[in-house]
Amino acid sequence: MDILLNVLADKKINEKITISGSKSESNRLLILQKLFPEISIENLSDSDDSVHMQHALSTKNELVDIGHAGTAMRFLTSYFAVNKGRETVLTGSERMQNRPIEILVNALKDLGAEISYEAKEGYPPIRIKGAKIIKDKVQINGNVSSQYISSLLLIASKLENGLEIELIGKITSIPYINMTLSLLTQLGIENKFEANFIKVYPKTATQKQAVVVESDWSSASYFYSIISLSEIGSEIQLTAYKKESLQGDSCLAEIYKHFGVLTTFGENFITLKKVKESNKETLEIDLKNAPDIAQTITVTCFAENIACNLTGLHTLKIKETDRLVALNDELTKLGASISVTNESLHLESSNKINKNIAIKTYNDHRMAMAFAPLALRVPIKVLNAEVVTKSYQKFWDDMKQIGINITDYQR
Ligand SMILES: O=C(O)C1=C[C@@H](OP(=O)(O)O)[C@@H](O)[C@H](O)C1
Ligand SMILES: C=C(OP(=O)(O)O)C(=O)O
Repeated sequence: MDILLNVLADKKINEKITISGSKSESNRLLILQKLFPEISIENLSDSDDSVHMQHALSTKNELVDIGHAGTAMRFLTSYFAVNKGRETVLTGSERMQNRPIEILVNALKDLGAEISYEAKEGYPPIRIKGAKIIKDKVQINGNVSSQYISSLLLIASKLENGLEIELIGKITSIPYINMTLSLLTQLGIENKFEANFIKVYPKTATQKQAVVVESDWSSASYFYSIISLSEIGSEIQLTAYKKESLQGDSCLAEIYKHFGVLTTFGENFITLKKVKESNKETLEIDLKNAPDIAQTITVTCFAENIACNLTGLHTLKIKETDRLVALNDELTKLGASISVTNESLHLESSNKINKNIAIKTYNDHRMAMAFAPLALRVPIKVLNAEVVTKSYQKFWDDMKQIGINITDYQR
């Protein structure tokens, strides 16, 4: 599905949108629910990634295909590794077969797991023979993906003696590790994270309880971008959010002050309001703690004619696509002066945006969603717009509600 987006008449936005549960919290809780059936989950994400996770956890088939879902791939690797007596071949989309898994597989093998590669060494598909793990100490590299660490933490309390993890090197995406630990704490699973050591204590059962998933902050980022590009006085209410979030992407509230967006926290919702013009100074941010909002912020800067220097982007190369290259290529088509390295992005300010450019999305939901707000400036085409369902089922309906006109486009 290719689409053309434009805005027919500028008007002040004043809308209320409900966003589905965080896919990160949901995919952790789905694994935890399998290990602790006493818990129930509310406001579960309806994302494709969470649907993949649910299917994977309920099927009895040997072959389990999780599509593009990084968290499902990584979290299920540990889950199946300790599922004694079960043999599983875990695979995913073509892109997933090029997203590295070796660091996690090596850590699990060090603990005694039986895992082998079905095709390319270091990448899915992997064959996992579920085994009983008795070791309780492991080292793992922390600078490639925090998902490997969360994966071990999720199963840790079910190991006989719990698990102590020593993180080697710089640690990336730390809020996601803290999210995992906070959810464990919520379930009564004791843990501590000190310096580069994490310890999770064993737990056989927890109390019957409902865990409520906060809505997805990465999904909220697109509304921050839209409000930034809107008339002063425009506002959007998003449900269901809270001030004390487990999601690192809630740093959006602070970052988007640069674009004149004020966030107010209500009872279970946030309101984003454009209160003043954007600050035209260069935006300098290290995003190692919030990599998923890099695309949104870059496009907001481009649309607002603001230069930016984004650093801490070393994980972007191994996400749904190489997001640094994708941003570079698509923004260049729109007329931007942009340069990227393997871990950073520099965008010059420029006051020209080319019209009617067809944005390629590279099977990456965030490419489609990050570029959509540009429609508030110029007509823009988005190719393979259906990719958004990886994390956000009703994204295009919500864009229509905001006032973006969407029509089919024939290539
Ligand atoms: O644990 C998680 O839920 C996630 C961790 C991050 O990945 P990395 O740790 O690989 O950066 C993030 O980009 C991803 O969307 C979700
Ligand atoms: C990187 C992402 O997801 P995953 O790694 O779980 O595929 C994302 O949603 O931006």
